[in-house]
Amino acid sequence: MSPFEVLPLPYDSHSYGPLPPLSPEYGVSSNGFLPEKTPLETLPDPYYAPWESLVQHLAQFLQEQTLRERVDKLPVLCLSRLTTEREWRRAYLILTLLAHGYIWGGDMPTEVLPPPITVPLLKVSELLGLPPVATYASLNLWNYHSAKSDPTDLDSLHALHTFTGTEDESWFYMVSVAMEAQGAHIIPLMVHALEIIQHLGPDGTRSNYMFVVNALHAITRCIANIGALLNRMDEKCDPGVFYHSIRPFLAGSKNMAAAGLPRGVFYDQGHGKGQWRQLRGGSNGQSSLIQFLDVVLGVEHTSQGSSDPERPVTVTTTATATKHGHHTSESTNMSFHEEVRGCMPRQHRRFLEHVAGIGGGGGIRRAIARLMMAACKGEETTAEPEVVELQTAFQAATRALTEFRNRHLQIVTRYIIIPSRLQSQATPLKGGPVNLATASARGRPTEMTAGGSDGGAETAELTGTGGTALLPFLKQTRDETYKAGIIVK
Ligand code: HEM
Repeated sequence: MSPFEVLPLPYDSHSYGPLPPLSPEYGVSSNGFLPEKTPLETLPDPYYAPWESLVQHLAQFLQEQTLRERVDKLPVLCLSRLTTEREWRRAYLILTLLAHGYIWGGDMPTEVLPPPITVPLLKVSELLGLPPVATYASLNLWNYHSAKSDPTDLDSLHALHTFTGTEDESWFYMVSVAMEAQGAHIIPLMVHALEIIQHLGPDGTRSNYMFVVNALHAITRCIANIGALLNRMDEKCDPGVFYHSIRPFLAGSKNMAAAGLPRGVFYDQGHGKGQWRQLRGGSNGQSSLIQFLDVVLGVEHTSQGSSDPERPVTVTTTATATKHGHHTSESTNMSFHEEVRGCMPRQHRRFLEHVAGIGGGGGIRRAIARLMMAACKGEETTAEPEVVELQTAFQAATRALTEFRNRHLQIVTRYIIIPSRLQSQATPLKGGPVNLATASARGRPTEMTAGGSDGGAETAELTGTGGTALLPFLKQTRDETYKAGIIVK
């Protein structure tokens, strides 16, 4: 795929007629997982001016290293003057950005978040069903301006807020926004195709079979279009700027001991109340669109995203009353993909659960396997050519998604692995600032190397902003996608 190839529209909507609408309870708009209306650019009530004035100058205050003292002087504002969900989203965007700026905006991270952030952040996160940390929802879905009111047009998009004030950072977020918008039309089509295939059997009409085959062709082209957008990442986002300046701010508090947060972050709510928390940071891995593609096709992922399969995943720390008290933690065997659903807006999470349950689960893959089995037993000889067409179209879709993940792996190598190696060669092991970039370059050697079979050299274990051991995890995810395309009778 050439980097700037313009691909035809994924499908001709006129040839399908109107599709059944999705229930509004799932919050899927005509822009997919992006909101129907572009995100609010300021909170209308002047009561929230203290927040607005900080977030509008976030990059400047971070550069001057004055953000922490400014946040410490903020009043603890309440949420009662926010009247719509759109306003809650803006509040969540502001508070999560201020939280990450506060934690990572110095030579050393700070492990205590103060009440002016934690008190309203915990409340608004609960209202939206999101964790109190920067997520794909705050950084991407609710953080864009579209000059042409068309979020598929990457060149006309701009991030409302960034940590660095760079074009690189805005572009990094906007590539995902354009991808989400590009995927929007495939969502109702594929849900309908998944419903139709459940009822296909010997009596299935050719038109129903062809509906599903054509939907699979459409999702294949849609994935190619999304891949073409991913290919544009390095047009305006420089790998060095990403690695050294942007990525450190996206880090969460989970698996961040080496980056200076051995206990995670204490959310100080004042009056002796508070809690240590270890939460995944903002990551494109939290995209509901990419999970939708997996779920509807029936691609399953099992990796916990940890280099050590024996090590349980820490979801979040549970109650502790003081800043210095020990924390307890909950463990779970959830996969990375299951776990990050907790970082998606509640409605989108429910939507994915709904799609995953259609026909008893297993997506289009399981339905095709059932049809193939029946055809094999001679029960559905008349439908056999259609089943072969289905299988071929399905394989093309999983191959496109595998190709997308291959391309993503190359990007991760360029934007994280290579800069990390360069930094570890160039900088002394001690001294200097402590953050995700410096910690990644100073990590401990492991046989699950970040260089692995790609680079050959033993390097440090590298951790994603979401807290994953990168390459083994991403390779497993890609391989699971490829294997899903192979359905054996
Ligand atoms: C400079 C560009 C990018 C970098 C450096 C990057 C890095 C990473 C990293 C480190 C992970 C591991 C999980 C984690 O630690 O959170 C990851 C996972 C993931 N990323 Fe990216 N990413 C980039 C762009 C994108 C874009 C634009 C998308 C599209 C939404 C995307 C989608 C995903 C997905 C879906 C996963 C989960 C694994 C999977 O399902 O394949 N990434 N990425």
